[in-house]
Amino acid sequence: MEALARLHLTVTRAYKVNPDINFEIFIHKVDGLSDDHKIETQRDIHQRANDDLADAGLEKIHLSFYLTSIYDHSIFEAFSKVVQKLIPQLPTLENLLNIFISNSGIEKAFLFDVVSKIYIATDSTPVDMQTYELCCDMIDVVIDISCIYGLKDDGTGTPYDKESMAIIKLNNTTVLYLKEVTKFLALVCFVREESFERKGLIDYNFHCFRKAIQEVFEVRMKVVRSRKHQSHLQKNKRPTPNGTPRMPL
Ligand SMILES: Nc1nc2c(ncn2[C@@H]2O[C@H](COP(=O)(O)OP(=O)(O)OP(=O)(O)O)[C@@H](O)[C@H]2O)c(=O)[nH]1
Repeated sequence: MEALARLHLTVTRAYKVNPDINFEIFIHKVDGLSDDHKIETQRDIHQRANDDLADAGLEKIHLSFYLTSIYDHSIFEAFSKVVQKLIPQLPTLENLLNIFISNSGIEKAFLFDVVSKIYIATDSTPVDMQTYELCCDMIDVVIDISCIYGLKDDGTGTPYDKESMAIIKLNNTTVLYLKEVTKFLALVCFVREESFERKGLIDYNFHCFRKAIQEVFEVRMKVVRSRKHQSHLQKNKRPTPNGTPRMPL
């Protein structure tokens, strides 16, 4: 009850400051609850929080809820979904992943931020927690092995670079395939063993996919740079407090 009251206070105050704000609410430490109980709890909290907002005449505020715990990967998954809402290029990334997997015979693919293990995009097939956890474990294994055996004797070098890739064959005829996409991103795919026999095709399609992803982010960087340049010019055009121009006009 106290938590709900605090939530209401936080939401209403934040909304007053910025009506465009997104509210993402984590119902944390749910590991102690059974699966049925988790859903029931979420529904109950959602209902009460919405009722409180409706009573205050703020029914237009949308609250998103996530069930999280530090004892599994739910917290990472929840953060992934939140971060994805902040990525304007998400539909493009999803589209590229859909094209890539359907042309390569891949079951599922995730685009991961390697350091945080947040996935910034995946194809449109449903995500199941176990698949996501396996991908996180694979990234951990690759980075750990690389840190132990991949750095130079004097400790220089990076554990994740252009050459980073890994193949792990599971005992259920599935292959996990990890490849570097950019300095920060990795693609992790689930492939059936028989589809992995056409690795050449997968690699060629991956090459095209990586190029497309890099182009997407290059466009973004160009926009950011030109905005910065413009605001810099405008700032310099503004006169100083004593009225003299900052730059020769
Ligand atoms: N069962 C469970 N315990 C958790 C979880 N996350 C944190 N804890 C435990 O909760 C305790 C408090 O964690 P803190 O990191 O101090 O969090 P806090 O916000 O300062 O404290 P709280 O208000 O109690 O959450 C620690 O003993 C954590 O191990 C979780 O997902 N499940």
